[in-house]
Amino acid sequence: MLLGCIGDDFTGSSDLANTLAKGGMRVTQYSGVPGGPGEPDVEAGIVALKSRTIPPAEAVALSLKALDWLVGQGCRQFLFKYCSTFDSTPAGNIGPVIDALMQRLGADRTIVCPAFPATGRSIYQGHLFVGDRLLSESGMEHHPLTPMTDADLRRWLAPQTKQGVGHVAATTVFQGGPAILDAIDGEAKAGRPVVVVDAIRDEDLLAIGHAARDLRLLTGGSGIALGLPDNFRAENLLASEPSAWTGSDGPAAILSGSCSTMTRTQVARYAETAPALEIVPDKVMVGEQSPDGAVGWALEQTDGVPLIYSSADPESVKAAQQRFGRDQLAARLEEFFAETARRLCAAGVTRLVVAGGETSGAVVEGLGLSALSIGPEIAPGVPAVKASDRPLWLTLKSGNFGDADFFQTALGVLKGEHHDG
Ligand SMILES: Nc1ncnc2c1ncn2[C@@H]1O[C@H](COP(=O)(O)OP(=O)(O)O)[C@@H](O)[C@H]1O
Ligand SMILES: O=C(O)[C@@H](O)C(=O)COP(=O)(O)O
Repeated sequence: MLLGCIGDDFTGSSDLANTLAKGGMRVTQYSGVPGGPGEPDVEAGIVALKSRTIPPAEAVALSLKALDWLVGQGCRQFLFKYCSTFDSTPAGNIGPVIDALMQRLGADRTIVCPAFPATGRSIYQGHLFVGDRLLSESGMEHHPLTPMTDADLRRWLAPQTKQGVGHVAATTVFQGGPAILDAIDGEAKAGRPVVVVDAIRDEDLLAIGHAARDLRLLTGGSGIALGLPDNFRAENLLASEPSAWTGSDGPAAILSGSCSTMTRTQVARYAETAPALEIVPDKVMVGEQSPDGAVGWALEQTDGVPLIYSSADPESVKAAQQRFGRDQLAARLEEFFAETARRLCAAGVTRLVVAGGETSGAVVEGLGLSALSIGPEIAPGVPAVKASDRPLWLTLKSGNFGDADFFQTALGVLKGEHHDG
């Protein structure tokens, strides 16, 4: 294993896996820290954690455990993947995990770069944009668990880390690799070793990735991995043939616990023509809606693949959180989807589309899938994946990824249908 990655959620990890696989690396996504060694032909190993919104000390402990495992696999470079919308709170978990990983690796500098231009996330003057809006006006300010109310990454990160936060501006990034490296060096020497690097276009990310060839630790969104396969290829370290992947036709279901703007559009579009069951927090909390009932409903549907969703608008989410408590409600809904997935698979479902990072983590952990192999891209940042140990094809869709028809497209790709971007 050459590149060791730690993802703070499961959709984000598959997003990173997608970038590295497209770059020609043999990638495996592990669910949590594996108990034994990885397969010998894996070039990039991604340990997916559900650590984005757990208490910071737990996120640090889990991330260090993942790091130790990756070090044990012989990785020479490490990447901490978080969301391209920098999902975190003033307490963490991005900053505390960066501090701990740097310390364990003896790294005296790292970069922070959540840019992902293909999905509209760019960084300019230290500020994160989603399309033409500042992050804090993009809808992410309403996120149920990590409301992002400030787009200045330096200001948002500062209370999360014990180290100084630096910045390399776009004007420097445009000058290319040596200028970027010099600027990072200058920031580190000035006591600001955690360096936010601007990136607006894929070519910026490629330049940053190539410049980061000798950085022990990188942190960012999947975009920061764009240039990394080339670095390994230049040293003749990659196998010439990426591993093969095939889809499969079989009973399918869609589960959505994501309340992000794009997921809600996808849910609304899909429900226009296919069977859809809304899961309502009030009913779940009093046991009026159960996984058993939802699966019973799903199995009765003969006119299209069933969608089971709790996706709701920000006002409903807020009201439900006030009634039941944010974390308690999230935990109950995540367990609802995990149990629903277990029952669906037990009933023969072999294709599962899951929307939402936390929701996907709950589902994949609930199903006990230990590793995923990476298939074709369905939408930017969203690959088809396959469970390594059973006949189950999935996709784990990040909240704001995909277009309005994503669910339909995903079902086709999991079946093995060809899809152009
Ligand atoms: N109707 C709802 N009301 C309140 N919380 C919800 C509702 N539906 C889902 N949730 C919770 O909101 C969180 C959504 O996060 P996630 O699955 O990561 O989606 P995204 O990828 O869009 O961020 C989950 O913890 C989920 O259980
Ligand atoms: O970087 C990204 O935007 C995604 O890979 C990601 O992490 C999204 O997380 P969710 O929106 O919570 O699914």
